[in-house]
Amino acid sequence: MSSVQTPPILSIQGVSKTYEGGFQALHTVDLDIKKGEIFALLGPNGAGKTTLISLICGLARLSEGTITVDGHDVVKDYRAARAKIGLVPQELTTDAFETVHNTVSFSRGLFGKPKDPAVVERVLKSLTLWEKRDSQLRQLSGGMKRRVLIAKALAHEPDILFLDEPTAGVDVSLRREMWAVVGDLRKTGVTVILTTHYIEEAEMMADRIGVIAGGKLILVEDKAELMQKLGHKELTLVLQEPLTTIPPALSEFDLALSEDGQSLTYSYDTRAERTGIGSLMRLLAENGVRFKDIATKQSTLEEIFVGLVEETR
Ligand SMILES: Nc1ncnc2c1ncn2[C@@H]1O[C@H](COP(=O)(O)OP(=O)(O)OP(=O)(O)O)[C@@H](O)[C@H]1O
Repeated sequence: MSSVQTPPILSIQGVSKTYEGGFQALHTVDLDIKKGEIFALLGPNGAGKTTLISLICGLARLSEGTITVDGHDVVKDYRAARAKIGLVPQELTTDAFETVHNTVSFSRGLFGKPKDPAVVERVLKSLTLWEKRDSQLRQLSGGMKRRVLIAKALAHEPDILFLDEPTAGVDVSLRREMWAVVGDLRKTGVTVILTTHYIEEAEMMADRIGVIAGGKLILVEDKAELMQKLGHKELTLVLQEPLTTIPPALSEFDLALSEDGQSLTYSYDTRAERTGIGSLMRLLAENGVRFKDIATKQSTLEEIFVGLVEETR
């Protein structure tokens, strides 16, 4: 079978970064990003996320390796590469008295793009800012200000949008609003790369997740596969009668009895061909262990992530 491979929209090959003074913030990072995907770069403080984005956007100098954006080298062909990128910072630094519409139009001009009211209108509408186009930035709510940041970054029609910690310092409802905004961006076909400390955020938004720690990209995986591959599942049985010990006949199973003896938890691997659930049920019945309720739980990315970061220490 042959499959047609579309070239990656972003290609990072053997990239290292050593800051002046000798600190190595990135160690030989390789990563290809497909057009249209939403990729989360997940890592703790100081992992190297901002450094990597700065290199891609040409804001810091590469020590080693190459980066291309839609085939344009970010060093040799900086302007063409940069024009393909929209960067969403965390804070709005524009004039608070400027209107939404002018702010977004002006951003388009910064990239040498001709005025195009239709594009500005489309961007503002896609972010539900059209009604607010004549409002001054200072009159907007926090959520709207964040959406203006995204609109500014989209004004020159980039192929890739970088969101640097899109929900840093915002409350829960605003965080959910941002997740929805990114979900809508997916429909426009723009490739989104976001950085986050929050596993929940990566889990909610991304198609693929890269885990970065200590300047190394330690894992890149489809979200679903990551959950599947590394995820353990737990089956909890709430017993009709409490047990004092686990019956010896069940010793071959990875079982844990709760302190009060009221529930049994069985941990199993979702990848295994046989999970053992069938024989566990049979043996429970044979040994007179009856239960009144049953629940299963998959490890969250949080648990997976903590495990991974600890492994690299
Ligand atoms: N200009 C610089 N000179 C020297 N070291 C730097 C410089 N900028 C960043 N670093 C160091 O490089 C490492 C990675 O920093 P970076 O900002 O890329 O991490 P991060 O993953 O974005 O963290 P955070 O989530 O806290 O923003 C840190 O140890 C940081 O102190």
